[in-house]
Amino acid sequence: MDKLLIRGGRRLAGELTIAGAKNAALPELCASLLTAEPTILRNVPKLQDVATTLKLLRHLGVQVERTEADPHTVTLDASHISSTKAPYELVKTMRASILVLGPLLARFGTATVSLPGGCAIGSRPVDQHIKGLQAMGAEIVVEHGYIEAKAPLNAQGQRRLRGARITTDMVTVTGTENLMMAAVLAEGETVLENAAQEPEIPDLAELLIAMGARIEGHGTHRIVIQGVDRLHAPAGGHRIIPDRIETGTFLCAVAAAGGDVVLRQAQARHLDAVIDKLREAGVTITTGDDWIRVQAERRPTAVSFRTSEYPAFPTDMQAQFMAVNCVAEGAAKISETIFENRFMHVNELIRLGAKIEVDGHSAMVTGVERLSGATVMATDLRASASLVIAGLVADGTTTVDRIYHLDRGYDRMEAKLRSIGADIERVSERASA
Ligand SMILES: CC(=O)N[C@H]1[C@@H](OP(=O)(O)OP(=O)(O)OC[C@H]2O[C@@H](n3ccc(=O)[nH]c3=O)[C@H](O)[C@@H]2O)O[C@H](CO)[C@@H](O)[C@@H]1O
Ligand SMILES: C=C(OP(=O)(O)O)C(=O)O
Repeated sequence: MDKLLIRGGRRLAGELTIAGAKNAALPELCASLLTAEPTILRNVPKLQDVATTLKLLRHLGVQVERTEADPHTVTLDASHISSTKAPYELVKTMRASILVLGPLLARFGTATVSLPGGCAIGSRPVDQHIKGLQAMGAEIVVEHGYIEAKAPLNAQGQRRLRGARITTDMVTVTGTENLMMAAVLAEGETVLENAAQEPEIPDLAELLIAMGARIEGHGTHRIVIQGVDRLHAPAGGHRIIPDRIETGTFLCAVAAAGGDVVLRQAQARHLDAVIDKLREAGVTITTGDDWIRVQAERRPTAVSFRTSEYPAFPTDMQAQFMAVNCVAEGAAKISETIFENRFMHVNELIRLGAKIEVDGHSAMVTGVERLSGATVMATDLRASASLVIAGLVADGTTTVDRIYHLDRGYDRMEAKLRSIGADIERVSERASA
C-alpha cells in the first residue's frame, strides 16, 4: 500500500495543468454502451476510478483502446456486448458503476447490476435511479444484492423503455445521468424534473447530443429528452471538461501553503462558489478563459460555508477547504448538507493539531498558527486531499496512509504538487519496509 510523505512549509509557485473531470469521464465512458459505433473520448484522466470503469466495460464486452502514447484518449467499441451483468466484484470499489444500469437497459432491454452499497461518506442509496427507471416501465427486482431490470415489451415485441415524467425526491447527480442515458433511447418524451445542474451533466448531454440524442434543458432543473431509435459515434469524438474539484483542491493547497500558481486548462466558471469563498479568505484569484491564477501571500482568514447542490459550494470541496480554515485566522462554521457522514477527515486533521468541533452536520473550525506533522490515515477521496493540504503547511513530516483513496480521483497529485515546489514523495510499502 502506498503512502505519501510530506515535509511541510514550502511555498508553492509555478504552473500546472488540470486533468479531465473524473465525474464527467465516468458517465461518459458508460455512455459508450448506448451505441454500436465507436465512441472516442479525449482528456480522459488517468486515475483509478477510470481504470475500474474500463475494467467493468471490458467485462461487459466493450473493446477499449487506450495507447501509452496518448493515454488521455480512449476509444470504446460496444458493438458486441457479451454480458449485461455488472458483478459485485467490479462494482464494490466504485459507486459510479451504477452508471451502466441506464445505458444497458436502454439499449439491450435488460441489465443486472450489483447494488453499490454504502461507503465512508454515507449510505448513498440508489432508490431514485430505480424509481425513475420504473416510471419508464422497467420491471425491477432487487434480490441477492443485485438490481435486476427489464424494459417493457413494446407493440413490436421489443424490450424498450417508455418516456416518462420523473421528479426525483432530491437532486441526484448520478441519478440524473443514469435517467438521461436511459431516456435517450426510450420511446417518446422524458421530462426529468429536479434534475442536477452540476457541469458534468451538460457535458454528458453534449456528448449524447453529438451521438444523435435529442436533449434540451441540460444545465437547468428540467431536462426534456425525445427518445431516438439509435445513437451513433460522436463526430470527431468528445473532449471531457476540466476537473473542477481537482482545480479547487490546488486552489486550496496554495491558499493554505502560500504562493503564486497558475492552473492551466481550468474553468473558473464551474467554481464560482469556491472562488468567492477563497477571495473572502483574502486569497487573490485572477481568471481567464481557460486558466486561473492564485496568489496567497498572507495567512488566510477563516470563512464559513455550507455545502449544497451546484451552483452552491460543492460537498466534494468541503474537506479541502476545511484544511485551509484549520490554519486561517479566526473561526468558521462548515455545514455539510449533502452526505450524512462526510467529516471523516476531522479526527485526522485534529491529529495534525487542528482545532475542530463537530456538532451533527456542522463543524466549528478555529484556525491555529501551526499544524504539526504526524501519521494520518486517508478515509475517503476528498478526505485524503485535505490531509495532503494540511501536510503541506504542517511542521516536520506528515505521512498520509491509505492513499489508494486519493488515487481513485487524482491524476498524479504528488507529481503535480512537486512541480510547484512541494516536498512530497510517494513511498510504496516495499520501499518503506
Ligand atoms: C461519480 C460522481 O459524479 N459522484 C458525485 C455525485 O455522487 P452521487 O451522484 O452518488 O450523489 P447524489 O447527487 O446522487 O447524492 C446526493 C444525495 O442524495 C442521496 N440519494 C441519491 C440518489 C438516490 O437514489 N437516493 C438518495 O438518497 C444521496 O445519499 C446523497 O445524500 O454527486 C455527489 C454530490 O455532488 C458528489 O459528491 C460525487 O462526487
Ligand atoms: C464522492 C466522490 O466520488 P464518488 O461519488 O465516485 O464516490 C468524489 O468525487 O468526491
